[in-house]
Amino acid sequence: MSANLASMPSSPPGDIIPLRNFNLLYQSSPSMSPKSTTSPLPDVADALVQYHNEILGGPPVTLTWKDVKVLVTHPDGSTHTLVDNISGFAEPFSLVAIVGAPKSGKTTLLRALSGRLVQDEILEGEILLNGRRQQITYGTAVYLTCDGIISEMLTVEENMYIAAVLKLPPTMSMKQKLNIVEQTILDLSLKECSSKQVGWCRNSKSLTQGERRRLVLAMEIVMRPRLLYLDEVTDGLNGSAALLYMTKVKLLAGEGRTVLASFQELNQNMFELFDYLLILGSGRRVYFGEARIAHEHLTRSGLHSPVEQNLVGYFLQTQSADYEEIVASMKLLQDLEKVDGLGTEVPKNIQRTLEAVYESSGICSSMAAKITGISIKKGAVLVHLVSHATFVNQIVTLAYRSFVSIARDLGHYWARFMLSIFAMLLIGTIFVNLDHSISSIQERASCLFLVYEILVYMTVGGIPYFHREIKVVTKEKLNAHYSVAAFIFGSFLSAFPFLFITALFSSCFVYFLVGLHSGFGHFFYFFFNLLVSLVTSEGLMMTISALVPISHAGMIVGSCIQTIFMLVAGYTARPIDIPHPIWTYPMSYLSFHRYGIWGLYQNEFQGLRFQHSTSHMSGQQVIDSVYHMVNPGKWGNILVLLLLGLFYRVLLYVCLMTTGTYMHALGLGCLENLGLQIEVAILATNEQDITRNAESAYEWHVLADIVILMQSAGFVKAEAAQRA
Ligand SMILES: Nc1ncnc2c1ncn2[C@@H]1O[C@H](COP(=O)(O)OP(=O)(O)OP(=O)(O)O)[C@@H](O)[C@H]1O
Repeated sequence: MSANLASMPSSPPGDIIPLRNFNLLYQSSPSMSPKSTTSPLPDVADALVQYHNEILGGPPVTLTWKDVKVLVTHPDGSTHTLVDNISGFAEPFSLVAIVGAPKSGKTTLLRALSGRLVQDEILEGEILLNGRRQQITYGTAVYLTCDGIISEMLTVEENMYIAAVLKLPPTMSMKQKLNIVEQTILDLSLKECSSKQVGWCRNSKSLTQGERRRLVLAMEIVMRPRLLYLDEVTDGLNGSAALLYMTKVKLLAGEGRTVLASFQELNQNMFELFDYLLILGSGRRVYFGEARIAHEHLTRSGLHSPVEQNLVGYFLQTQSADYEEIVASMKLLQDLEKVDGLGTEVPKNIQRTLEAVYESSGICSSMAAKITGISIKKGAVLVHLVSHATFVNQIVTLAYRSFVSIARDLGHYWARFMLSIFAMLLIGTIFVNLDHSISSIQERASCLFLVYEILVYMTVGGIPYFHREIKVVTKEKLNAHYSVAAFIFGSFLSAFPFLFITALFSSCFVYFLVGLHSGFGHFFYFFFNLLVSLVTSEGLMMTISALVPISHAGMIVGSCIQTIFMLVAGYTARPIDIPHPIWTYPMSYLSFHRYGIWGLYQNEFQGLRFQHSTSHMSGQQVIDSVYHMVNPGKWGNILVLLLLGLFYRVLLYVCLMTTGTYMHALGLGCLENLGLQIEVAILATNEQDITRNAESAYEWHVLADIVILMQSAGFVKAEAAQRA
């Protein structure tokens, strides 16, 4: 074994080799520098393979792109160029920054390089991974945006463990997974806040924006990707939080990862971290080369800033849509108060000049030679090194995550539980101790109707929670970390205990206070009917949450559906009096309230006798003649309720697999910048497989239609619709 390897502290099996050990391998031999092209010695090569597999999850990835052009086709057949003839490369151990003013094509280029273009976008040019045309496999790359969608009720540690269980292969031991989690938490400086809840309530104990973004990054890093696409991930962070984030990214790159990160404004300190810089202007390349010589190159190209600053930053300012206004205002201020600053207008064609100077420069030709040199070198073929957790493991993990979230969210199930008890006490004391007179028939029926409707109606209150869950799930589904079916099973399991106690306590309070049909069998049916109805209603509300983009709109739709279902259930109007087209067929039959209420009535009235003077009326007569509720019998009604519950969940599955994706996207944030939010949501997708473009394309088309519709209704800014 070489001296280098001997100096490596031996790691116990299953432990991660700390980063420092790897650096030792490279430090003492110049030929072994990370960027060296010479083959390592055999024993060192073994250690490298072990390092790559344990730290990076596989061999490093070199990305080259030559003359990449992205065109978009309009419905009239015309095309528009979004990104024009861009070439470059990104190597392991390096951080390539793509900078440009808003709408300069940064995101489009990153999407092109990560295989996320949509159907109407045409890609020209050559993109190679390790010198080969190949697909990005699951676990190789991550694509992050600034959305920061994450389970709010969980702590940093919990989110990390769940990410590790879901994203790391089942063959890996728990010890190895925990080691990776702990190391990642340390690497991203999340130790201090590891026991903090992510947020939502935004109390003093929740995470800062910087911590939240680092956690999102950490949750992806546990999968040990080798290629990072970071799309404006520091947007909205303050200077120091952004700098800390980027220093962590730089350290991750230092472990052998290849990083491409886009920015629309520059922090000078951050600039120091970049190895290579690609400056974009209106989709065209203004500069690609080493970051440290960019300022010098721009000076030589004739760009001069009126104030002392890095010329890259100055160039970005000059390209912003507000620049002319800034110059005009600064001129006014200079006239009035002699303020120094950006009062000088840049020549209109400065970008074209810079492009031309770059094209004829030595930097351009040396970069072109380097791109060619790298792209002809055939590196490792990307294989599926990472597999998912098993289906059962996914269900258990997701059920646990959802259960913890529910248990900590006082505004959701707990609030509903307390309100249910309160409402049942209210009903119980109003209808207290009913006798068996004829007049009690109406009171019993009203009492049962009220109990049922109040409990079922309260599930509408769960829609904001379901929206949050669906946002997270939609993002994670696109990351392909687990199956949607596992989420549906998991959410059912996690909610079940809460629905169980709600149904049980409500039943206990109301049943005995009112004096409903005595006997354990009748009480059990009453409780079971309420439980199954709550499960069914939850399924319906989750489906509505997946279909209706905005939480409040979802609650309105949910309330409307519950009201219609209530009206056609057979209490407010007798089943025989409900008009036939639409209200009876199909509405009344689709209404799960009908089966729940009918079951409760059958359970209550069958077997009772009601006295009236000298005569009496049997419970069966009440069912048949007063309420006309016949088939399918009380247990038959339960069966139908169960089938409807299943049907709503199948519907939810279909929604999440298809429409759920873009509907979720619509739900991100306020309506005002809806179009932009949609874009963020789409780009937040971390599909690892280029072949999934067709699905993205479909989503994009539907989104575009929705945004245009909403703009015509005055809901979104014209800009968003124009983009769509
Ligand atoms: N599929 C598309 N169809 C039509 N136009 C598109 C499409 N994708 C992007 N664009 C347009 O291309 C231009 C560049 O967009 P892109 O998002 O790549 O820029 P950006 O530099 O990332 O901007 P920002 O910093 O604002 O995110 C924008 O004007 C955008 O509206």
